[in-house]
Amino acid sequence: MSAVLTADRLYCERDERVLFEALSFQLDQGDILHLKGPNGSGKTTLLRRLVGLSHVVEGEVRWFPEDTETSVEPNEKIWYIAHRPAVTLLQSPLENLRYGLALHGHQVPSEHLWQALAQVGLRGFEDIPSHQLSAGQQRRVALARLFVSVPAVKAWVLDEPLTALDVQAVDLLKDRIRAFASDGGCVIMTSHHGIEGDQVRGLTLGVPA
Ligand SMILES: Nc1ncnc2c1ncn2[C@@H]1O[C@H](COP(=O)(O)OP(=O)(O)OP(=O)(O)O)[C@@H](O)[C@H]1O
Repeated sequence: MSAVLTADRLYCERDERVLFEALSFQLDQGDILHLKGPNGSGKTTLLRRLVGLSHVVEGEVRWFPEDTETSVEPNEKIWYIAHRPAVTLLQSPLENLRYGLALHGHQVPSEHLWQALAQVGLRGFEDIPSHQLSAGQQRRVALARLFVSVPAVKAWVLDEPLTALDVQAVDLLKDRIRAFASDGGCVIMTSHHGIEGDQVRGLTLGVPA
């Protein structure tokens, strides 16, 4: 299994408090990294650094270090779903899913989008404005992307993906995450829930070395 991500000597300090230091790890295809730690320990900050959205973390991050193919940008291979998912409330779930994928350069047949929305329990809600959905349903809109198969995507970075979901949806998403990893994908996720599986590695922030 080839390397997906190497993180080397990451360091972050906020408000004169060191969140993490000398943090190094490598993730390969098939790995699930479960990032844990108390509120405020730096999990979101670390994820944002991994996807290039935070500049408060020192150290080196390299995606797909062994990749020789240059025609695909790393960002096209990585999906990041933030803690507050970007759902456009005036758009329907179907429109959110279609445009979200298009923003990443992926054109997907409508049939696959309908299937993904049905898988996350949004059958019958595909065409209504998303502001009419509950908080958990809005999270499902954002997470539906994970149920569309896009072979170019090799890594998921998920900030609290299980929040606000009911028990059934939590189990469904955990199964989907494990299946993606089993197919050679790599997942980095934060969660205050556990996730079980042979592929799962834990990393806890906020604990003195
Ligand atoms: N924009 C910011 N400016 C200053 N400090 C910030 C900023 N964003 C986050 N922090 C601080 O960085 C620390 C880590 O925040 P972060 O959101 O990464 O924690 P977290 O582990 O994801 O927490 P939670 O489990 O509550 O989501 C917190 O102490 C927070 O106050």
